[in-house]
Amino acid sequence: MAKVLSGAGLRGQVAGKTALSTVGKSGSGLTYRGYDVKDLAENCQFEEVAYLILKGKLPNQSELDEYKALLKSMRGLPVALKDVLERIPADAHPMDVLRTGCSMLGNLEGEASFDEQGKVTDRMLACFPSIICYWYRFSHDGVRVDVETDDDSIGAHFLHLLRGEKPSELHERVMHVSLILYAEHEFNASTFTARVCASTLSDMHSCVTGAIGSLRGPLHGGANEAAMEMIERFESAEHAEQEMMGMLERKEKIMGFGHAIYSESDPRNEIIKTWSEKLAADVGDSVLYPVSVRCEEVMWREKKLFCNADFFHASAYNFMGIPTKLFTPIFVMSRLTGWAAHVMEQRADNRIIRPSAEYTGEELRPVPAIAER
Ligand SMILES: CC(=O)SCCNC(=O)CCNC(=O)[C@H](O)C(C)(C)COP(=O)(O)OP(=O)(O)OC[C@H]1O[C@@H](n2cnc3c(N)ncnc32)[C@H](O)[C@@H]1OP(=O)(O)O
Ligand SMILES: O=C([O-])CC(=O)C(=O)O
Repeated sequence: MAKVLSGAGLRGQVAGKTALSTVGKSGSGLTYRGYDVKDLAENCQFEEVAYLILKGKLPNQSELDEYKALLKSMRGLPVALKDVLERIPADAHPMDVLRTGCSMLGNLEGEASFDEQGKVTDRMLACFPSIICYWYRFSHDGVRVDVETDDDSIGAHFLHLLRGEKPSELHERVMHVSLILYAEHEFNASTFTARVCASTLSDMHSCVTGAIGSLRGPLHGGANEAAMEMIERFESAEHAEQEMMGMLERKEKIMGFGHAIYSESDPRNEIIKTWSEKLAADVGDSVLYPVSVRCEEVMWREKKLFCNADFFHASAYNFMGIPTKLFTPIFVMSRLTGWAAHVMEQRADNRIIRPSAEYTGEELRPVPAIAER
């Protein structure tokens, strides 16, 4: 059953066209340029999907090899950017670090004309993991990491920088899947932010910086961190059920559940849930995964609310030893592809986005003299 879409938050209103993805077309389901996300997550590496989203077709083997080599060659950070990152305190939120990092990159390597939109996007795709990990390792461990690794993929590059050693095959595969699942999602809040910015004919770094700010909030990308903070408080599935019932009674919002468009399920959930289960077995977990499953059962039983893409990402990332505050930055490393492709699409057929407001303020009135206010 399709969700009834109307009301506040521009829900249900068509705000533009896209050829990039469909979301919940038949009540559930997600496609990128006509391919089912499930098919992509089973059969592709993230770089293939980034290529698909940004360039319009799946690459053949030599195109993929060339694209990965290009991204690999762009991982380094300019000294001036490293200097800025070193000044950001350890207690900053990594999303703020990334927002600053993206903005600073725009100062150092700005997009001189729209002809450079592909090049600056590839550069961001290649160096966002470097920005996050350079700051994280410097501020937390006092180490200046060499960000120019020879890892085969963006996900492996990220995990390698974070931990100082190459990841296992299992972890690299999970990163591919996770980055594929997060890559693109039509007119969600952060993508719409990017498109509004693009519609003023602004530059790519400004569009992406704004989008990072929108993704940060707990009602959007920040939900994976908020979900982790919740589930780690629960000692067992029974404890989780008790606590969840209390939260529901108090009408608290439970992060990682519900969706603005999907009505019955988020197709990304069953995929990341399967990987979370595999990772739980890999680390011998007997708490966090059963807790997460119980949360899912309680929410469906009590409210008919289902897990969105963020919920089982929390346990999956945790099982890989990723610090909670880096969860949403990983989302950025991926969604950058969607944002940039939407910016390109907006530019190709642009009219400034400028809706109208229904006025609810005072009637026209004279300005009283200052002594009379
Ligand atoms: C990758 C992503 O960005 S996915 C989204 C990540 N965000 C979250 O997980 C945050 C938690 N979820 C939410 O806040 C919401 O479900 C959103 C923001 C995702 C969607 O918001 P909306 O489209 O306004 O939700 P919707 O219209 O379906 O809400 C229907 C009712 O369910 C309630 N509801 C929806 N989600 C939740 C939730 N997670 N916990 C408790 N109640 C909820 C709403 O409060 C609303 O109740 P009301 O009618 O009494 O006001
Ligand atoms: O589409 C939305 O509103 C939020 C979402 O799931 C995403 O951006 O991946």
